Amino acid sequence: MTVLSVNLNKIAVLRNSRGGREPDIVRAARTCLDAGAHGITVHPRPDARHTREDDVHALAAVTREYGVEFNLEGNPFAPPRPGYPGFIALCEAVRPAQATLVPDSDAQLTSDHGFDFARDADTLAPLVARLRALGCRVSLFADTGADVARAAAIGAARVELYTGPYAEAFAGGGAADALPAYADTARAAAGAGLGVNAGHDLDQANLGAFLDAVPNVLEVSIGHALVGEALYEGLAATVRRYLSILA
Ligand SMILES: CC(=O)[C@@H](O)[C@H](O)COP(=O)(O)O
Ligand SMILES: NCC(=O)COP(=O)(O)O
Repeated sequence: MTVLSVNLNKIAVLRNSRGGREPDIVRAARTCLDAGAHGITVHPRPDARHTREDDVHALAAVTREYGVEFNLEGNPFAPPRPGYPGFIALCEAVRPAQATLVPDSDAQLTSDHGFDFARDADTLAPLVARLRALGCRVSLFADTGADVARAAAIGAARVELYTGPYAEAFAGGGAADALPAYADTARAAAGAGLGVNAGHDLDQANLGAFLDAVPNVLEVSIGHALVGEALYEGLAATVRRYLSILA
C-alpha cells in the first residue's frame, strides 16, 4: 500500500505573503488528515520562506494527536541561522516519525537532486545514526541510478526517489522512457533492504502511471500540485482524489 503524506509548505507560502496566521497551517493539516491523508510533510528551509520552526512544533503536535506520521525534510548540512535552528536540532526538538534528508543548497528554488552516496557517505552516516537514536526513520533523497546499496550501508531505512525528472518527462509525453529507471532503482533499493518513498512534482495526472510502473512505493509526499489543485476543488476533496489514485 502506498500512503499519502501531504506537504504543507505552500500553505505557509500563502500565509507568509501577508504575515499573520491565515491560511492556518494547522487547520490545513487537520483538514487533510480528516479527509484521510496518512501523514504530513514539511520542508522548512533556512531562509524561512515558508514553514518555520513554530510550524514544525505545531505540526508535530497535531500529527501526534492524530497518531499519524510527521515527515520532516531538510538538509542536515545547512548551518543554523536566526529563525532556523538547523535540521538536526529540529529533529531533536520534535522527533518526527520520519526524517528525510535532502541535499539542497540554501539558494535553491526547490529540491532538484538526490545525494551522491559515495561522496557523502562519511558525513551522512553519523547524522543518520543520530537521527535513528532519536527514534526517527531515516529516508535519503535519491536520484534514479543512485548507489542504493551504499544508502543502506549508511544506515537509512528508506530512500525517497526524486520524481521531478519523471514529472517533466510525463508533461512532455515521455513518461514511458523515464519510468524504467525509477522501477530499476526501486527494485535495487528493495534488494538492498530499503523501503521506497517518492516525491516532487507528483500530481493527479502523473501519479497513477508512476505507481503502476514503479514497484513497492510505500509513501508519496505531495504538496505543490495538491495545494494548487485544492484552489479549484477544496483541500479535503483534493486529498480524497489523491487517495482514490492510491487505492
Ligand atoms: C524534498 C522535495 O522533493 C521537495 O519537494 C520539497 O519538500 C519541496 O520543497 P519546496 O516546497 O520548498 O519546493
Ligand atoms: N518530498 C516531496 C514533497 O514533499 C513534495 O514535493 P512537491 O509536491 O511540493 O513537489
